[in-house]
Parts: sequence; structure tokens; C-alpha cells
Amino acid sequence: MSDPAAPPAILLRGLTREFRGRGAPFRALDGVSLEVAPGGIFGIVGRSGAGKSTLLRCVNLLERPDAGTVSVLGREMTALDEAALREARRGIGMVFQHFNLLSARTVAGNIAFPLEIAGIPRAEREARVAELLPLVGLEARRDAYPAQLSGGQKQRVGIARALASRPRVLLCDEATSALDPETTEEILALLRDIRDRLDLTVLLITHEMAVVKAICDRVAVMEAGRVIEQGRVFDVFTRPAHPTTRRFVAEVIGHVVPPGTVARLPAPNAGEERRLLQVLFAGPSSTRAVVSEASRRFGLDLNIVSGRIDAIGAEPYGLMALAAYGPPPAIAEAVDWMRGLGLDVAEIAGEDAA
Ligand SMILES: Nc1ncnc2c1ncn2[C@@H]1O[C@H](COP(=O)(O)OP(=O)(O)OP(=O)(O)O)[C@@H](O)[C@H]1O
Repeated sequence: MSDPAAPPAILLRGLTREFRGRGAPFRALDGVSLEVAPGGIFGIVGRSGAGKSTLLRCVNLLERPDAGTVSVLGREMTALDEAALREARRGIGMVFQHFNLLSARTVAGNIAFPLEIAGIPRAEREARVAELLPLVGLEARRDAYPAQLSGGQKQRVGIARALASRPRVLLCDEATSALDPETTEEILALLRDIRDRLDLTVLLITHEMAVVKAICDRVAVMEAGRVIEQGRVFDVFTRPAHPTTRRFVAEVIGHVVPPGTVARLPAPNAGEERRLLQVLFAGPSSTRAVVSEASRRFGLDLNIVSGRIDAIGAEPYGLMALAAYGPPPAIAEAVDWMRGLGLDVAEIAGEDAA
């Protein structure tokens, strides 16, 4: 697992990349900085055009940034000459959305391909392929051609090929976007498994927050060439700060306040107010007892609008929306009291709340 105190495996500082066409230059990356801890699985999520692919390609310098620095495993990639860069790239594997397999080569031939390019002798290549086939569960398909494989099997070949030169860092470019949900789960499980076994650091880009929830420990959300929010996946899912992040999170775990709910809530009595509260608690316990006690203690009417219990990684959490009716000072006291019990309570706006 990642150790936040260790120096980063990938360190990006102030990356900017512009594309110049006939019109005004287009800034695909606009000052992106991030750090990936060794052993981490870091997800970059964003809509199409946000700059994810450009950013990923900057890590192994397939794309050269106009400004900023890229360091991988303590080596500043942006300062290397072509020969040193070729050598450094061997320590960085890459997995592609559309697999990029050579159709005229077998599974074994595809996996061995980067080793051939690197001039590794045949016996050594064969030994390495023999190690990689069981790692990705393809021993029985060694001599099959890509056309004879399922999408998931093709991606297993893509992963084995990426691992051939024993990289320490793996870049995944929408590695599961061409796969059905079941196969996606298998490939994500395989990525986690090889990260654990080979002590890899994984940086992946995806447009699906479900992928991030399934395997990442940290995430950065990109929009228009910038990182708009980043942090631990648990924190970003349970307390998204940016509206775009809230929409991404809601796609996976739903809205805390389902759209249309507020319009159906009763209006407060004269002299009272209605406040919508989001209550977050870590752990699988129910907060129902807290709600009824707060209601009694502070003379409030507390209406549970929605609630769910879920887990991110191994961390369970509960998230509940309450409509609190009563005099404003009593609502404020109840919020303080709940916070005193260790609950994370925030007032939310309603319809546009995530
Ligand atoms: N070689 C290029 N020349 C001109 N514009 C480019 C080039 N590469 C990317 N862009 C533009 O930069 C922006 C970011 O592209 P990028 O592929 O990095 O986004 P993305 O988030 O990966 O989206 P997608 O998932 O659609 O690939 C897009 O508007 C794209 O059109």
C-alpha cells in the first residue's frame, strides 16, 4: 500500500501544454501539479477533453510539456536527453484502451514484443513470457492470436506486455473503457493484484468514477486542463467540494438529496425554519438513535430525507440527509451536539446538493 511519507513515485509540477492550430493556441493542460505515492493507485477522472490523455502522455514524455517538470522514481524526465529517456521509459509500462496488439502475433509474441525491441536475447524473452502468462491468467492461450481472444483476454495481454520490462510504474489509459462491466471488474481486480504482487505504482485515467471507487486510493478531478479537486478517494466521495466533482460522485453513489425532494417537503411553521442537513458518519452503525435523541433534546422535528450505508475500499460510511424543522437556535444547538458526537454535519442547499 502507499506510504504518504515516502518520496513520490510520480511528481508533476506546473505542467502546461498548448496545441497550436490555425486559430488561437488551445491550452490542454494549464498548470497541473500532482504527486503519486509509491505503491498507490491514483486515478485521474474527467470528462472528454479535460486533458487526461495529454497529462498521462506527459508522464513518459510521449507528450512534451511546454512548461513544468515531470519526475518519475526520483528522475527528472523533462531533463533527460533522448537516449536517457528511452532507458527511463522502460521503467514505465503503459496499458491502452484499445489494447494495441499486433494481430499477426500470438499472445506470447505480443508480450515479448517490447523485449525484442529492447534487444533482449530470445531465451530471456521466453523465460519472461513464461512468468507473465500465469500472472495474467493466460497460460492456456499462449499461442492464440488476438482475433481469437475476448476483450478481457486482449487486455490481459496488454497488461502482460506492459509488465514485460519489469516497470515500477504503470500508466493506464482508459484500460477498461472498451470492456463490459463484469470484465471491467476482472481487469480492475487484476491491476490491484499485480500492484500488490509487484509493488507497482499505478496512475490511471478514466471518465468513470466507478473505476476510481473500485480501485484507487487517491483521485484528481480534471476540468479544462486543470485539477479542480484531489485527495483520498474516501474524502472526495464523501465530501466532494467542487460542483463538477459532486456530479461525478452522484453518478456512482447517487444524490444525497434526490432531485425533486425539497419541493415535496412541508413548509415550516410560523417562527420556525427548515434546514437541510447532511450527516456523514464513518462506520456501519445507524444514526437513527441520534436522530430521535436530537429530536427529543432540542424539540425539533427531524425528517430523514435519505440515507445510505456504503463502503469505499475497506472504509464503511453512512450518509444521511435530514430536514430539520424548529426554531433556528435549537437547530444550531442540535448541530453542535451531533458534531460533539463525532458526526460530520453540514448544511446543504437542497436541489443541487450532491
Ligand atoms: N495533438 C493535438 N492537437 C491538437 N489538440 C489536441 C491534441 N491532443 C489533444 N488535443 C486537445 O486537447 C484537449 C484535451 O485532450 P485530451 O485527449 O488530453 O483529453 P481527455 O480528457 O483525455 O479526453 P478524451 O477522453 O476524449 O481523450 C482536447 O480538446 C483535445 O482536442
